[in-house]
Amino acid sequence: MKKEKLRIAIQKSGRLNEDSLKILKDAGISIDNGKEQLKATARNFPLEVMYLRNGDIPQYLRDGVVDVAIIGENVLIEKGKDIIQGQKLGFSKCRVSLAVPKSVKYNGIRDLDGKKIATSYPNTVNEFLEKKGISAELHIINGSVEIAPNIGLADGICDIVSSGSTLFKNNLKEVEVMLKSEAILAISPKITGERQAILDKLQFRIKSVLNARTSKYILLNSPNDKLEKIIALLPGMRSPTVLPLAEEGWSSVHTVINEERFWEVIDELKENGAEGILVAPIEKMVI
Ligand SMILES: Nc1ncnc2c1ncn2[C@@H]1O[C@H](COP(=O)(O)OP(=O)(O)OP(=O)(O)O)[C@@H](O)[C@H]1O
Ligand SMILES: O=P(O)(O)OC[C@H]1O[C@H](OP(=O)(O)OP(=O)(O)O)[C@H](O)[C@@H]1O
Ligand SMILES: [Mg+2]
Repeated sequence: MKKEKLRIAIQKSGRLNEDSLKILKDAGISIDNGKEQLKATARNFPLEVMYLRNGDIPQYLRDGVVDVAIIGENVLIEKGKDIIQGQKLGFSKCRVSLAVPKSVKYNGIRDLDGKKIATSYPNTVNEFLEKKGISAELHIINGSVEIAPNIGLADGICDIVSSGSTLFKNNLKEVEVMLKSEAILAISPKITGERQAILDKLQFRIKSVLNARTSKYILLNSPNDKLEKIIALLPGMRSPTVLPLAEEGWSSVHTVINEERFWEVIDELKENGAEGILVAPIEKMVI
């Protein structure tokens, strides 16, 4: 009998493409990636990869033509409410916001009542404005949305904002954040049991990759009389490993810590006498 394969869609080209391939690679899946191919097969995992436009993916998932996809959460909110949301993937972080020309005084959402808004995200805007009891006229365009107010097409826009530099270059200011987004695993409501089992394995691998990405392996030397304080600053996966150094009165402390937490406690570690602090990357982390 032919072995089932999980069919995954990733963006053909654009913001999500590279990081999507990277997360699969880090999960130990190697894909023969002829650049012009629209379909590829993994060599060492039951996976078929399809390269598609991000915006088309919700429909493919709905139809069950693909089982799972890596897609921007914002696209699911716009046109994939019926699609199952899986793990968030920690990249392509952005927000979907309303912006108006810098020169316009903005007092609140009421100012947009009856105005023209250019966007590629009509459902998201409508839903947001409806909740606020506001109605606006939408101009739906597919790209270069930020230029609309400058050419007299609209009073404001709704689009993706990340660094804010596109808004800045177009003399616009962000006035309302409608939602926050990042890349996410989106799952077809029609996925079969057999493929779901493969997906479970894939999600397990991805979780290990993501845990490892946000954590660091820390080694440091601590004077024994400060050990208790230092350990309290460094909770480990279970608890830190403490080993005696050859030099009397000192110990070596090993632990795994979230990188953000490490930067928060670094000064306190030093104040408590920690020396020779090493921070090492972790490749996979199974918890
Ligand atoms: N400036 C940005 N910073 C971070 N993430 C972004 C940014 N712009 C877009 N994204 C995220 O990446 C996704 C893909 O954006 P991209 O511009 O590559 O494709 P697209 O033109 O929206 O889609 P398609 O693949 O259909 O052409 C968006 O849906 C959003 O989630
Ligand atoms: O706040 P920033 O960091 O400037 O990012 C926001 C911009 O990035 C995206 O466009 P992209 O560069 O993907 O171009 P596109 O319109 O061709 O998709 C988005 O549509 C914004 O225009
Ligand atoms: Mg874009």
